[in-house]
Amino acid sequence: MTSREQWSAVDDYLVETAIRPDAASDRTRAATHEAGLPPIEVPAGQGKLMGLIAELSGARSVLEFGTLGGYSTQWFAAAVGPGGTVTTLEYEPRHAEVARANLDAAGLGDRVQIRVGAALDTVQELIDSGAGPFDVVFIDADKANNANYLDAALELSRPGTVIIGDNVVRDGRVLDASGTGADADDVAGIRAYLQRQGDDPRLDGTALQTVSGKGWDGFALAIVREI
Ligand SMILES: C[S@@+](CC[C@H](N)C(=O)[O-])C[C@H]1O[C@@H](n2cnc3c(N)ncnc32)[C@H](O)[C@@H]1O
Repeated sequence: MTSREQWSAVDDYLVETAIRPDAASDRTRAATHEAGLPPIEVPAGQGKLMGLIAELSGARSVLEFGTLGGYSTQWFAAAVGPGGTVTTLEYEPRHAEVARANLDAAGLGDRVQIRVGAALDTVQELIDSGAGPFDVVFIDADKANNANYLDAALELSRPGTVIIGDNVVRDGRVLDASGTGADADDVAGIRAYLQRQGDDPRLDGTALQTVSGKGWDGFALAIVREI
């Protein structure tokens, strides 16, 4: 078996034994694929982990950049509980439509606000309207803008806010500072994000490599220490 096949098989085993995603989140993943959206949602283990992080931190409000079909959104919506809220930012109207249907079908739609448009604009609208502070922020949209999204997230944070950034390893391409690869803008955005997380004294975080059926990747996680 190649590494990716092994990672995928181990992922399946972990899902069946220890992770046990609820049937509603499996339905959302399947419905997202059936609707023809790209299969780029977080793996089940990471979705569950982020839900647990939200629950452990007592989160009642989550801000998400990048909705797709609402798979990660749904983990957060379940974690914040009744009365909690998830605000999720999505550029593609079709993705927002699929996510809305999935979240409504899961019985969680009333907790979720989907704001359609370029996230740089919609997050600025949130800032201007005095929204926040959010308890958890998940950054998973266009990676080229990741450092800008981190800046915006900080404007919508309080001490104790948890900020998670996805896809920070990209099969190791995060090491490529040349700016010449096929996804050079995304890699540059990720590198700027990681540098900002490490440099900003308001943030205290980590970054972890992961393997899964989706390959070799990773995520960054930070807590806001001060604002
Ligand atoms: C990796 S997917 C999100 C996956 C989702 N968080 C999950 O795990 O289920 C990235 C999403 O960001 C959206 N996106 C891309 N550029 C964007 C932008 N400038 N503003 C808002 N959303 C954007 C894409 O349309 C896509 O739906």
